[in-house]
Amino acid sequence: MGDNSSLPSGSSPKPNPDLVEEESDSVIQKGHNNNDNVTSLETIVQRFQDSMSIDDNNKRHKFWETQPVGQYKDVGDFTLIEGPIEPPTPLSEVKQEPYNLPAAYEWTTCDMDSQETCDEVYLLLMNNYVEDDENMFRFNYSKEFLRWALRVPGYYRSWHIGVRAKASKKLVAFITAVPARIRVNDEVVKMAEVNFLCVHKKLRSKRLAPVLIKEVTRRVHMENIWQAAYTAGVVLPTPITTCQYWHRSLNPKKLIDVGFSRLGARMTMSRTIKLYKLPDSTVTPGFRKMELRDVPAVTRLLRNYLSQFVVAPDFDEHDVEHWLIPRDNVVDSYLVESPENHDITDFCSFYTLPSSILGNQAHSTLKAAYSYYNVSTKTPLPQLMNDALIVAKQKDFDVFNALDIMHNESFLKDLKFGPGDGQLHYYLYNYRVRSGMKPSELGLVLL
Ligand SMILES: CCCCCCCCCCCCCC(=O)SCCNC(=O)CCNC(=O)[C@H](O)C(C)(C)COP(=O)(O)OP(=O)(O)OC[C@H]1O[C@@H](n2cnc3c(N)ncnc32)[C@H](O)[C@@H]1OP(=O)(O)O
Repeated sequence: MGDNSSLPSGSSPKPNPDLVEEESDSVIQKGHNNNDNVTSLETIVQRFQDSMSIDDNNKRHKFWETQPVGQYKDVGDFTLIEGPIEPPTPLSEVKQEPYNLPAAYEWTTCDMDSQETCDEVYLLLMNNYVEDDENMFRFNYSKEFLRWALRVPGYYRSWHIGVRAKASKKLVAFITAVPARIRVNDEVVKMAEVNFLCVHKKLRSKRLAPVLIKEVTRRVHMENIWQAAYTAGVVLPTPITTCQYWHRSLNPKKLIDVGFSRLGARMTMSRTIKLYKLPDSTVTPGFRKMELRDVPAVTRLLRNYLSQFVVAPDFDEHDVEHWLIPRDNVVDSYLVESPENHDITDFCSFYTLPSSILGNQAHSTLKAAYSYYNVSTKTPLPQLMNDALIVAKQKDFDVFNALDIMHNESFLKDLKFGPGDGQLHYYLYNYRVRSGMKPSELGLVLL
């Protein structure tokens, strides 16, 4: 696998959490009333800002500086308390009318039950959503996937927001939120998960994105919810943690042909194909597809596993049924049922997110599987994930992607994943968490 494999997660200069953590520890050890320490604190903040490249090109965040999110100036301030940044406002004071759009555009609520609307959303995203830095690949979420991601238990239709051109009625922008309970340390917080922010390519850089974000915020507030979680490939104030994508080739020839990966030094194509070859069938006794009857056992397994992470979803049986029951071409879930006592001991899952291959004559789609939630109690995690790779290969995926979150680092290298150049920054809106969180302390996967 070449070392430059990329997928459209976007990438930007990365904050260096190790640096912050290391330096901030030394500040704590040195005590409070020493001028040198004040300087060190400034240095930490300065270095953090430098690593965010906000000073390099004098980049300010005109919109994000006005929002209740961790600001760069707060990094290293240990007096700030974990929890909401702003208190909720009384519901009667929440703005009742939508925000103003430029005169030629109007708001629309996208009914994902309607085939026609779902087609419009699909096409907007297919042509305008996230690309990698070299514009070689663009996410191509399927319609079934969009329906799954948006019609979650307790969803609000009003949170699936579009913008249309008044004259042509063409859909030109989109943003969504879905409700979720997310635990941060000991607090379970009602949040909105915000995703699929998209502005048509022809309308970029006109400050439409802040209007979409303010409108989704208003509609979330109307439901008495005051916090949100989201991810982005771009650096904004301020990531709770920054993760890296790793990629495991399943179809190395195609990945090399389309420029996703490169032939390694001193490697031939046939040696590369041999390197990534997998067994034809899974190896763990009792490894099988998850079924509806498994929901209670999987919920117990998952809740217990996720309790160790700083930030993780608070899944109940309804959530597990929605998010993890297998759906063709959307989500796959497998578990290990003990052949002796029929206990469910291990679980793994991945979701299907193809990317369009831009400008390649031979191939139009890259079929990618993304690691989702995995729990091992009896089967070693590398063995479990190797079985996940085997089923992904059987299902004709070209590549299996995973972030370095949860315990994923324990299998990435052994199973021949290579680091990509895509990074994913995780954010919380109106909720402060201590700085310096590591990706391995994160138990949340956003689609
Ligand atoms: C309580 C409830 C709260 C709910 C809300 C929680 C917050 C949710 C936040 C949203 C979570 C979304 C999660 C996802 O879906 S991440 C996926 C984002 N989508 C894409 O990357 C698709 C391709 N790109 C586009 O469609 C456009 O470039 C977008 C729409 C991204 C920006 O459009 P455009 O390029 O035409 O720019 P502008 O002139 O309108 O606006 C410029 C301002 O927008 C800020 N910007 C740029 N990209 C992002 C981004 N990905 N998250 C947040 N902010 C972003 C930017 O820093 C600047 O602000 P500031 O730097 O000056 O301050």
